[in-house]
Amino acid sequence: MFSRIAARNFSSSAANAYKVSILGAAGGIGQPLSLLLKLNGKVTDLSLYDLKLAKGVAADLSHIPTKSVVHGFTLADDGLSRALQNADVVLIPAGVPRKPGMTRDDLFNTNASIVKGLAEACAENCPSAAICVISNPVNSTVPIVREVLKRKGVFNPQKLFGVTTLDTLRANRFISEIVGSDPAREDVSVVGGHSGVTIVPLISQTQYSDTIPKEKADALIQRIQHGGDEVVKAKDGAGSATLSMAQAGARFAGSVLSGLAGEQDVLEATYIDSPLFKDEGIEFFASRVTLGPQGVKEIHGLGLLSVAEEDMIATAKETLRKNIKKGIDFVKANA
Ligand SMILES: NC(=O)C1=CN([C@@H]2O[C@H](COP(=O)(O)OP(=O)(O)OC[C@H]3O[C@@H](n4cnc5c(N)ncnc54)[C@H](O)[C@@H]3O)[C@@H](O)[C@H]2O)C=CC1
Ligand SMILES: O=C([O-])CC(=O)C(=O)O
Repeated sequence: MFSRIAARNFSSSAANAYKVSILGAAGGIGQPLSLLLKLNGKVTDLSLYDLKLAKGVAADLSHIPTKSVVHGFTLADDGLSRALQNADVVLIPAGVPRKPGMTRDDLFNTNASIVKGLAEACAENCPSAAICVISNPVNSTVPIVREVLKRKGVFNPQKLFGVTTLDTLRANRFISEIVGSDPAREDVSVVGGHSGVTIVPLISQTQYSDTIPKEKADALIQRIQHGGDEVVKAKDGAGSATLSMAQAGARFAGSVLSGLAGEQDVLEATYIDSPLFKDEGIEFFASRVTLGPQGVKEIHGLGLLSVAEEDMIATAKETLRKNIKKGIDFVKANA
């Protein structure tokens, strides 16, 4: 009884009282992500939206005795608008996942219009929310969201994020397997984007740069870049990473909420509208940022790179340039 009354009395955006909306909440990522956010003590309103099953997922999670109230919405009764109104943070894992043999870019044709439609709804219903895009291809879907928000006059570069946290988690796990460390204590910086060669782990900046032999370091980089393929292959046609992605998304959303709540030194790598390579025409880039009450507080540079890493960044930029243009062109063509 106490917790229900207390939860009702929280007003959104007061410290540790936030509304989080998940679009695509009944999917492979959406369900465990919703569970993990139900366990986050900063969330007081958890709104779940999907074309199907969102009400069932919400009913299920609503029995967990944490302070958030959970609501489920589908298309009926203006569900998308209601799911988004007054949201502080929106997570978007809506869209189709890969099957073996596909690249993330192969998802563009289906997911671009899904993400565009959801971005329009965000612009209309929660223009100040932090929007965290999980749907692939992230390198292109984040530019799509930016273009939609710009056209609606509500784009805030501090509050649009491509979620690349799974690359960081993989890097931390995989490096720990080589050096025999506690993976929870590793903190590899992974920059660039979220697909193949655009994923650039900066191994030279770890304490192991001199101890991991070159052959092993090369294999480690390859494994981080293609971690998603490992899961797609193992799931054999039934989808891509969902559980590790849910953990990654919950960690990222948790960090965004910590920033909003004014906690200090909240650092995450994320794919954002970034000044780092804008003069070369690369408008989005993933790097570490400090998160704060307004979203992105500080964008950190890449730091000292090895010659091999400089080359990897150059390669990543060429692919990113095309991926970003594809997203922007899609919105222009479908305005
Ligand atoms: N950023 C990252 O690191 C990662 C991204 N992904 C991407 O996340 C996306 C989702 O993956 P899964 O959850 O495995 O797929 P899934 O197919 O299991 O779930 C997707 C959900 O989105 C819903 N959906 C589709 N269109 C929608 C719309 N217009 N509005 C609301 N909901 C809608 C579906 O009903 C379904 O429940 C894929 O694009 C996948 O590639 C996956 C893993 C990692
Ligand atoms: O590989 C995929 O298609 C899903 C994804 O983005 C990942 O697991 O990193």
